[in-house]
Amino acid sequence: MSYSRVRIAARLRPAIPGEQHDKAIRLVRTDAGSAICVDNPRDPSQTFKYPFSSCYDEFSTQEEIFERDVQPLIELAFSGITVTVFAYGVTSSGKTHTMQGNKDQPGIIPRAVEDIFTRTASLRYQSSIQVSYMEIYKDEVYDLLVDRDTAAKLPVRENEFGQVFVANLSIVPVNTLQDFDKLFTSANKQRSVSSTNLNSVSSRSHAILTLHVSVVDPVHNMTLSGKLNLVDLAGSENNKHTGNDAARMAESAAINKSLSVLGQVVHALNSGASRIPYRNSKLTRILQDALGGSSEGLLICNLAPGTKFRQDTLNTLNFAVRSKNIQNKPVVNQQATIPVPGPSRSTIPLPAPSGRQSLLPNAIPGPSRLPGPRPSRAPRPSAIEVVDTRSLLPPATMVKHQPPPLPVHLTEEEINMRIAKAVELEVARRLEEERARERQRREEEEAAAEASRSASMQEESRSQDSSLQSLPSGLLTPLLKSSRDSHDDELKRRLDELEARFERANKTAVHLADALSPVSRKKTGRAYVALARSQSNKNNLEVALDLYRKAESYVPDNVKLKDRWIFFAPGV
Ligand SMILES: Nc1ncnc2c1ncn2[C@@H]1O[C@H](COP(=O)(O)OP(=O)(O)OP(=O)(O)O)[C@@H](O)[C@H]1O
Repeated sequence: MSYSRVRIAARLRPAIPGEQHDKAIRLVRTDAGSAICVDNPRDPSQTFKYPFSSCYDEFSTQEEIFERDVQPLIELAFSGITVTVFAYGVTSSGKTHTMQGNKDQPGIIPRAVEDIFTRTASLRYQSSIQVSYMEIYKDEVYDLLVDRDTAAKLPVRENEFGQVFVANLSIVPVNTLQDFDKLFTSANKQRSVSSTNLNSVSSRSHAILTLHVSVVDPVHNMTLSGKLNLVDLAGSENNKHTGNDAARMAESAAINKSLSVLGQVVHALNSGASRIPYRNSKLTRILQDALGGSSEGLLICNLAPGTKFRQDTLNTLNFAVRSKNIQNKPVVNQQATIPVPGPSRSTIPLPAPSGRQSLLPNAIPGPSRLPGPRPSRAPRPSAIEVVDTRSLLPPATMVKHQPPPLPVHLTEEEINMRIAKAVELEVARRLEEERARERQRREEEEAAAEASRSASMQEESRSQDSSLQSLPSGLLTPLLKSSRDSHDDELKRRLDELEARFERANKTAVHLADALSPVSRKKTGRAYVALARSQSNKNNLEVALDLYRKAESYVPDNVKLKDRWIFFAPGV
């Protein structure tokens, strides 16, 4: 299975009426690629440069962004992969404009839905499209497809396979673009928005629209279930600028807290932390799958222009740079299309065969096309599963809550065999995960033991060094004090022993003279001089010369000594 990093796109919006227009934040294109450049607020002579593979300036169109960065991901959703597109940025930076747009400039959401319908129309397999739409407002989840007056706070749960889902969230089938438009327009009226100094229709919640795409392959008796999560995050807020009242401040605190947890999750993933704080906010819990999980990700960083937004822009870009390192392991959500009654059976996820192709005629292969290095932790399977169905739509339009009837007929025995196989594979997968965790634990223990061994070896070596360095002053000084003929032998033995011990301890090409302190060097040099002198007095000139040479290696700057051994040297 291949790994994939979260891809980043940056989009700078144009200045809106009343805003100062300056070039503190700008897009620069070079042959090497494009980058967002921001002047350093502390030193205007410096510019921070953020290169991304996709950078859009104020003149970019909705169409460009969709075609370049989003459309290729829709193809993956048809291959049974969960795809998540986030719009991230400070309040009023253009997230909602990018995701939803307006009638004249439709954003990613309407374009994606249209694209999905176009694809399904040309598909030779049976397919279905379903929609769910939720908002996270002050860390509570609400269904945007039910009447807000009666909408309950929805719990976030985890099933036995570790998949996170929002319980009781509606999932509504849509058969035409018009169906979707009606549903989406009505749902957006329920979204929490307010006016702030920075945005007259500021989103006060994170909105997650999920398009579920199911394609039935009758030949292989398989259903590929892909998902496209389109996430319009609430904007981080600098309350110096927003002019928020008490109610807005409370919303702002919740928004900033959940975005800060998002930052912590990204940081933990990138630093290889053993615990990722997904549970610290509903936002990260629900998007767990898109952050270091089994989803493909695109983060669009929306940027507002001008000096006023410079610090916010730097924060957004720094977050984007950190997010670039997140690795996901996209997984094909593929199920045997068997008419098994009961939800627990129908949700058993089957591992994907490698190289599984999309069911679209011209689709690129699924996960095998998503290369990348291995992540530091095992990813989890799909998230944001949806159970129970309720809707704003009249009951007549809600007939297709479950995947469409299947054109495949299986015997009871075949069904049981398939279930057994699915369970077997799931158990094998879990065992393998367990083994991988165990391997990692052992490797960590070994690394820790190795580190402690090497620390104690270093400590030992340090103490040997210090004992060697202190040796001359402890052992040689008394000998030097009375170093005359009677002690020659002992002094020589001590010096030889000292050098031999040093050589034994240091197999590298380090000389004792280099390892000693200046004082110890001088003393050792003096000891050799004393010996040399005594040998010279005995007329053992060869030996004296050798000892003077040795002495010189300890005190190379001693001119007198140099003169002396030159005097002894042959041919002088
Ligand atoms: N690319 C763009 N072209 C033209 N107008 C834009 C663009 N991006 C944003 N705008 C305008 O800027 C204003 C703020 O945009 P938007 O509401 O999308 O910001 P936001 O990031 O969603 O803000 P919040 O977090 O407060 O909800 C809107 O009036 C929007 O129409």
